[in-house]
Amino acid sequence: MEKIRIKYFTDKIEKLTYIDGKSDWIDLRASEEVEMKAGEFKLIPLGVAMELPKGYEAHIMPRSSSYKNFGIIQANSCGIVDGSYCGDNDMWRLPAIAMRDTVIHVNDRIAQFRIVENQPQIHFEEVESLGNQDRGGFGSTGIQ
Ligand SMILES: O=c1ccn([C@H]2C[C@H](O)[C@@H](COP(=O)(O)OP(=O)(O)OP(=O)(O)O)O2)c(=O)[nH]1
Repeated sequence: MEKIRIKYFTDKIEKLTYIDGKSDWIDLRASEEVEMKAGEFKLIPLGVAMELPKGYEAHIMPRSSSYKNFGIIQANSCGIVDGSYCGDNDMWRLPAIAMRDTVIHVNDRIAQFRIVENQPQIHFEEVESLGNQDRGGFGSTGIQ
């Protein structure tokens, strides 16, 4: 079990909960009402700041129902919250593009996150040739 220290910027959203069994991703809620016109971009406040366990980052992804329910797509596809994003004003936000006119209400569950261990430190060793066989990519194995 890991601990996340969490600060709420409002009491208008339900507290975050880890639900065992169904999906261990944790839902994130809009902390303000946000009205968006089709094609508009906004950073939707999620009303929380957190201190993640040492050595972890968080990944924010859409819920599978986010587009159907709210007509928004996540502009960065996957949000990455660094462990160092842990100050009192480091509120999590969702960069969103509206595909239709929409209103996000306070407490709507618009995204989800999980924590992920940081990758190991990496040193790049430059070489002239990698000495391996080419795999081929971008559809090289065909369609069917
Ligand atoms: O969907 C997201 C993505 C990021 N963040 C916060 C946490 C993260 O630690 C910080 C910076 O994110 P990132 O490093 O991905 O953004 P950047 O565009 O490279 O900005 P910066 O210059 O602040 O690093 O913004 C969010 O609240 N939501």
